[in-house]
Amino acid sequence: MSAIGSLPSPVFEVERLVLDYQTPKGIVRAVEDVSFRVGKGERLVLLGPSGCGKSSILKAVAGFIEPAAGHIRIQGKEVKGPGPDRIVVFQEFDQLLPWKTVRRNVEFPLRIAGRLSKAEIRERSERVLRKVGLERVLDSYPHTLSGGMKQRAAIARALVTDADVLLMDEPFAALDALTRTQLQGELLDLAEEIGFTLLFVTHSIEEAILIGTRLHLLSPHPGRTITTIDTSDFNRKDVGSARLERLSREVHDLLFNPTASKETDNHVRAVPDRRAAHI
Ligand SMILES: Nc1ncnc2c1ncn2[C@@H]1O[C@H](COP(=O)(O)OP(=O)(O)OP(=O)(O)O)[C@@H](O)[C@H]1O
Repeated sequence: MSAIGSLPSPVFEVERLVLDYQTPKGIVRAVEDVSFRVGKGERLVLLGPSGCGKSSILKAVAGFIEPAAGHIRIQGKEVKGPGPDRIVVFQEFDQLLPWKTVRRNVEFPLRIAGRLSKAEIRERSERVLRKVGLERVLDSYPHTLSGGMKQRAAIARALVTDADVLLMDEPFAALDALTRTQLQGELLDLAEEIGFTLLFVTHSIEEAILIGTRLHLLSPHPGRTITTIDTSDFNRKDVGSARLERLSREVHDLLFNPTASKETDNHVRAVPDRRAAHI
């Protein structure tokens, strides 16, 4: 199931990825033999125990870490470093500059790129801000926005550059449960409205099932691909349902108790075989 199959033209792919860190005590292998493909509009969630290398994979896709072996390709091109085709949306959306209005924050990456005229930058930013429903707060400052609005502004800032992939590393980890649920909902609304391609890292199984259209499960350190599970038919209405609880339990067993998961029913395994067989 870890072999790369026949998904038509993925937006990006990771193939047999190995990631190492140099430390004073020698090389630490963080990730070994991880492969997945992400199609346009898919939301792939990396899920695994603490220290299995989720953040490292995301950083490598962002271009901040060079693979020790294997490949990362965006639209078929090998990743050689950070690029405008990938945007990292950081925890708590603190990449918004507090001294700039929402409009100016969204215009900022285009101004830096310097390829468009002032008028084009203004027009394009307004269009994206309308798309994410922030047209009424164009001239407000980030600290006056709700958490959901901040998230929309941070995502608008990513979308305005036409990035192919949004990368989010535990964006809700530091939040209280209510805010977290609200922001998960906002992210899903936006994903449905706009259809961006997302690589998302979490160690919450329930969050992974809700946010992802697919889960990519990783073994404990050093992280290796265990399997991929299609979760595209789960949504917010499933919160608290028996089916979500059952899948959460099965995912938990695959991650932490693989022998037990082989002995229980084959529900989870049947899903990737039937619907996500391309990974
Ligand atoms: N800069 C670094 N130098 C050396 N080792 C590192 C470095 N960053 C991460 N590691 C090691 O690489 C492994 C993977 O770390 P990583 O942060 O990617 O895991 P993770 O799955 O995101 O963890 P968590 O869920 O706890 O955030 C860990 O063993 C970690 O100690």
